[in-house]
Amino acid sequence: MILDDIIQKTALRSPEPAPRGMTNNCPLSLKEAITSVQGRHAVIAEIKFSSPSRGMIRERTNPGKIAEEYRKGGCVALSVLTEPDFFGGRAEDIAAVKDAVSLPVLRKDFIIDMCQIEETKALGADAVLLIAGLLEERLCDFVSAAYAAGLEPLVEVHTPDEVTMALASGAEIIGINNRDLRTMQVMPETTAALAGSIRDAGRLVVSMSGIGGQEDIRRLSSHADAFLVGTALMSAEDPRTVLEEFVCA
Ligand SMILES: O=P(O)(O)OC[C@@H](O)[C@@H](O)c1c[nH]c2ccccc12
Repeated sequence: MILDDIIQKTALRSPEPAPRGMTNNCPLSLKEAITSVQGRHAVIAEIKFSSPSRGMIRERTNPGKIAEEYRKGGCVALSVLTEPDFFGGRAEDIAAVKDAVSLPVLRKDFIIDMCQIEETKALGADAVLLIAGLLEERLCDFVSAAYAAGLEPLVEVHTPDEVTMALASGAEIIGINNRDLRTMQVMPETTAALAGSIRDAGRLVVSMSGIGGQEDIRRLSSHADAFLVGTALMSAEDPRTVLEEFVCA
């Protein structure tokens, strides 16, 4: 199974050294960036050059340049894949993006070891993805460690049990992954099915994966506070224009 391969490779990787002289230029937290949006949709735009389900999505270019296009397209934050083997990412892409724009940056990777929390902070990210289905009973400790390190955790869920774990962890932002990471199958109805209990608990819902067009945003907008979009933007000839369409859907 591909997820097992990813985890195995991740476990073997040594921690990335922090780039020198990082300063955090971001005035808003991820939570503030999502909640302060008015009259448009909050979109977290993702930089991802390839994926296990799609293969190569876009030829590698300067992530800072893409970030700048995304900012002009009106996203509230960026998500940066740093996993190298399956998603074509690099740890230093975070610094390149932070240098280019003053928006919150989420590090998207497979966090399975506590040392990756400090590493994420040192790389300059503002927020970190924690996947409930991977961390299971360790999720609470990772959420606490992220907050203690000055990072906002975005906890990814795909099932009702994972929602229960995410709520118990105290995470304020919960991402509903429409894609089952074990089968790679996308089911957009996952967001509608899981969002209610998360919102009832006063947490923010981010709908992620498989969002391909304005219709998806409109259909899910009553269930989600924000949308995380990768492939539809990275595969577009002009990512900024497509992002503008999503933001204004
Ligand atoms: O490219 P998409 O279908 O718009 O999906 C983006 C994002 O949700 C996806 O990249 C993702 C969601 N959870 C992850 C965990 C690890 C790596 C990647 C992901």
